[in-house]
Amino acid sequence: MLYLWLGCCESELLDRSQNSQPILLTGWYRENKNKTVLRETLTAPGYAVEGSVDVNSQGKDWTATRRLPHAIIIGVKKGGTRALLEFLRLHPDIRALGSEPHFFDRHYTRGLSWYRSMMPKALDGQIVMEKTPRYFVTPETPARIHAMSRNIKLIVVVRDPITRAISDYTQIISKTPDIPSFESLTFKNRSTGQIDSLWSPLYIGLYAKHLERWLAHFPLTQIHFVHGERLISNPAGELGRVQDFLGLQRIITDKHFYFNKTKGFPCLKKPEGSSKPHCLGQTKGRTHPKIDPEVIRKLRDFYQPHNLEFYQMAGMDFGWQ
Ligand SMILES: Nc1ncnc2c1ncn2[C@@H]1O[C@H](COP(=O)(O)OS(=O)(=O)O)[C@@H](OP(=O)(O)O)[C@H]1O
Repeated sequence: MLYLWLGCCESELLDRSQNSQPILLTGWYRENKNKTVLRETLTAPGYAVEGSVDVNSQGKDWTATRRLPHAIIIGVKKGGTRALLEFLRLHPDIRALGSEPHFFDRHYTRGLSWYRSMMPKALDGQIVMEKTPRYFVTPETPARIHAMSRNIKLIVVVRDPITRAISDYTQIISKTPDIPSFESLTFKNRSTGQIDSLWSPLYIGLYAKHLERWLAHFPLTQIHFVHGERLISNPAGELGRVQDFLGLQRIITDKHFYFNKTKGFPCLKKPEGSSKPHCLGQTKGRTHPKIDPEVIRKLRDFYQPHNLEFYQMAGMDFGWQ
């Protein structure tokens, strides 16, 4: 195996958002009779640097520029969007922004040049990506993204809306411990059993309602759904489908993952050159509070028609009903 560290690019560690050991991924190289192309990826959650050099033409290929994204993970909050993004960054043809730019929902008035300036530098042929899960539920976002690029590829990680809601609530109480219980916030009026569908943790799970807005601007072929539960049980399988959707070679495979029993989630294996394997941080995979089974049953009834509508629209049965 041939290793080459291209020191010129360390200054490109721009989108650092978490402090983790960089991982030098090896093996991204091609060889043929006339030419040797070497590719190295230095990556870790929150940042990445990569580049390629054509050895026989004295490194002419260093033309990384900032470009608007070709693909966006638009949702859903607590679906597994961070795991997906971090796993995708293993691919040498993907450059992803580590933080969430919230351009189309919060910072739109800053303009596309601001948005472009947020993106990591990418070489020709590399796919630039970002993730902002709130886009999926923000009404203005589909039209704004379409105005930027009608060909953009959109990815949505969806998860059983009930587990998603509990995950969302778990995040909320971790910041504001004094809020009422999940059970009481679920109902407008507990005695009548009327569900408060506008309570944000429940509202986000009305996937069909949100998807409808996206389908007014984009064909279904431009939207890829990642099965949130399978992203945990079979990350390589889900990543395989995402790589296909993005038109990339399937480079991220089983060999990149192991199941960490303590964390209870798949993590990245110890790559060569790195001192330890990598799992997502403590805010991912929190312990959920135990919810009254009767409330869960009411939520199942509530979501069932919405889920069925979503399966029809997405052309895929996620098996949550
Ligand atoms: N590999 C791996 N490691 C850790 N966590 C994983 C992984 N794959 C999916 N998940 C699930 O991701 C959930 C968090 O989703 P998001 O990253 O989309 O959250 S956020 O919207 O960005 O806050 C998170 O939700 P909680 O379990 O409620 O914390 C996880 O269930």
